[in-house]
Amino acid sequence: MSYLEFGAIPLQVNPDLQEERDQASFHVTELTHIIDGGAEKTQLRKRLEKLIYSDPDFRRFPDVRTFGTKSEFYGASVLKSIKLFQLRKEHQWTDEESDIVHSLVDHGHALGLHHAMFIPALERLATDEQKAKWLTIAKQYKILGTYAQTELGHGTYLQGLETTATYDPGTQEFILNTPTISAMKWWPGSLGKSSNYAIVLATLITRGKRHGMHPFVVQLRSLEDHQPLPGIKVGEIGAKMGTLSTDNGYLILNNIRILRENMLMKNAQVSPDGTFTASAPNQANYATMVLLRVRISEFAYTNISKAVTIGIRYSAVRRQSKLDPEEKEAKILEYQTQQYKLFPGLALAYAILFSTKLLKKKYREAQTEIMKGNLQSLPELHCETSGSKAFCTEHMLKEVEIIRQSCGGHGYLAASGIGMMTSSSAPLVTVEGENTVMYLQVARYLLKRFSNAKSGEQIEGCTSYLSMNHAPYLCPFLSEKDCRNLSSLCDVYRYRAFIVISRVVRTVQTDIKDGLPQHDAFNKNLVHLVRAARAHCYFNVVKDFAEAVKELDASIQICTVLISLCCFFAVHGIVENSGDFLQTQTIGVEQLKWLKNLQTSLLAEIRPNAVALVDAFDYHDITLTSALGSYDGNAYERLYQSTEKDSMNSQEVHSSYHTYLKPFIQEMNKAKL
Ligand SMILES: CCCCCCCC/C=C\CCCCCCCCCC(=O)SCCNC(=O)CCNC(=O)[C@H](O)C(C)(C)COP(=O)(O)OP(=O)(O)OC[C@H]1O[C@@H](n2cnc3c(N)ncnc32)[C@H](O)[C@@H]1OP(=O)(O)O
Ligand SMILES: Cc1cc2nc3c(=O)[nH]c(=O)nc-3n(C[C@H](O)[C@H](O)[C@H](O)COP(=O)(O)OP(=O)(O)OC[C@H]3O[C@@H](n4cnc5c(N)ncnc54)[C@H](O)[C@@H]3O)c2cc1C
Repeated sequence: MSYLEFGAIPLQVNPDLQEERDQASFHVTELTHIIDGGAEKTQLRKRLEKLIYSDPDFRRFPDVRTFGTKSEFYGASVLKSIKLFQLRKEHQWTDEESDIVHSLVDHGHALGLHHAMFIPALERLATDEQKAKWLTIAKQYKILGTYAQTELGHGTYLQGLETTATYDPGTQEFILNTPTISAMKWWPGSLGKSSNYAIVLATLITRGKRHGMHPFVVQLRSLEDHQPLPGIKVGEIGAKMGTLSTDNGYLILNNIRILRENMLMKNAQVSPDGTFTASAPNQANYATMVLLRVRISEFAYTNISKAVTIGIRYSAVRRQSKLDPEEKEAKILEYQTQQYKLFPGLALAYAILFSTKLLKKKYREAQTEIMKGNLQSLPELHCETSGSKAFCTEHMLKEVEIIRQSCGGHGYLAASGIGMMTSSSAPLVTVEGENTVMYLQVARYLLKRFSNAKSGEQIEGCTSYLSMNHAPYLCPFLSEKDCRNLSSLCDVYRYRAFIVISRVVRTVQTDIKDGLPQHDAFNKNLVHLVRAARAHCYFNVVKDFAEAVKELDASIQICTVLISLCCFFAVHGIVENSGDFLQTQTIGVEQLKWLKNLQTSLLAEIRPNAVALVDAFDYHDITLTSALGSYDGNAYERLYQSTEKDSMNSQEVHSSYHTYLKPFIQEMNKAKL
């Protein structure tokens, strides 16, 4: 074959990958059904996949992302939004169907915030009357909106927001203003160029008194020509590390008058004469963020499962160096160190999958009560969603980067798909509550629950272990074999969390007793508080994974492989954080030795099913958009083929040659003569 023909992609699956599939101990489809939530859900996903990918534009979007300019990509991203909205309307998709489609076609699209936050905010923060007005037209796409909360000066500290909404009883209007440079809205997605409406979060002032952050519906752009309305300055904030599909924007409001009815009044009301009444605590206005924290946890699953699919498939077809000098070069997946790079990400994907399935169920139940006005479950929900968002995104980002490195040089190419995943995953640790801040919210709840438990209250929910009557702790691992027991592993995590939490509580209390003001005592211990929150979250994820596996209604083969994976997830977490486990004496040095041995034995145990475990995620090649991780494993042909799509290769000689290089070469050659 001449080198010019190398680009042709073989019709058959790479034999190295086929070999992996042939040795799987379980039926991949059975596991795919479990992941999707049942065979009928898999069928639904496949049906939607077929519909979406029958459209040439949806097949083309990934290439524009990889090879286009920022402006081309934004244009394609607007088209993607429009197509998704049209399809949603035409097929009357439910939220579930729409979520499936989003997970297929790469989350980013120009108007993503319309369904991600604008509509959820209306659903959660508007009165029934307001919903009849705003939600109806938002769902019909007559208005296209976003969620404008963060300002240049404040993202985390919502009480510090400076945008004002001052009530004028004379006209029964609110006047919205951006009083300082730090008050300008900065970051909201879909704000720069796409949306014509926004829910603007502003400090409410009525009768000369400030009442904290409240939501207001504000029209930003004309529905006729999309020009910003008078008094509104809006634009794109500039180039970012990734997430190029979204036009993150800035917004300056100059004496913008809106009707009194444009304040979303489910949780607090301003009457025509300017009287303020609150029917719920101010934090009820944070409801949209709580939802997004659940969705971002799910998105962490999407990212890590895609990344590890690429990493493991590629490692099964890439051969480098010899293990046995007498044999041919080994698949890089054979190297124990490569497994050590990939399998933590694989186990994490399944851990997040099962844990977020449970979180979503709890969220739905709590949200139903909250919508009825029963806010009892809100603090627990806030703790669980904040903790999940922080844990899932922190670990996902770490593992995605390790997996990228596991792909060697080719992992750095855009066509690998994985480099982009690192940059698009990066903001998830910051958005919707920066992770440290989220862990500190968890810690705050743990401290409260700990003192409730101390005063004899029976604690329910995710912190129920704080009120356990703790008998003297005995490490359940008496031999290496014991370290495989999922209940024992959960016990070790539970005690670690309990001890770390009780120690930090004691330290904070002692510091306060010694005369430090509470805020100083807190700040002196913030690092330990985050550590306590992390220990709590780790325990919960391990427990969720172990319980899901225990309750699985599946074949023995699937149960066996998932038990190994869950065991690996838990053991790996102990080894990685062994300092903490040793210091809390939840394990001893001998146990750590066993756990380290078990960790490497489990690598070998998981190895034969590694490809099948990622095949079960069942990503369509277009969804994956990776030359390295496609289903057929023909990585080199796909990489070479991808060079054709690069505009640099559209001409043999680039125009810069004529402008710069040619005169330089001529000059240099003249000088030589
Ligand atoms: C591109 C489009 C893609 C769309 C695709 C479809 C969807 C796919 C899904 C995911 C894809 C992801 C793609 C990326 C999308 C990016 C979107 C990003 C959007 C944003 O970032 S919006 C802005 C988010 N901003 C924040 O999260 C701000 C963080 N800050 C806070 O939440 C709070 O200020 C705080 C929690 C830090 C502090 O609260 P505060 O009231 O000020 O002060 P405290 O004294 O700490 O708390 C008082 C009291 O309230 C309790 N509490 C706090 N928060 C809550 C809550 N949310 N619910 C209930 N209770 C709460 C707190 O615990 C205290 O209680 P206590 O007094 O102790 O009893
Ligand atoms: C890609 C992207 C999309 C976004 N989309 C939107 C959107 O659609 N709408 C919107 O309103 N916003 C959006 N945001 C903004 C986002 O919500 C904020 O950036 C985020 O909430 C973090 O706030 P911050 O930027 O003010 O960080 P900061 O709070 O300034 O954080 C900086 C550092 O300070 C630390 N810190 C801050 N406060 C504390 C504390 N109390 N205790 C201890 N440490 C602290 C943090 O841990 C962090 O290390 C987006 C941001 C990005 C990057």
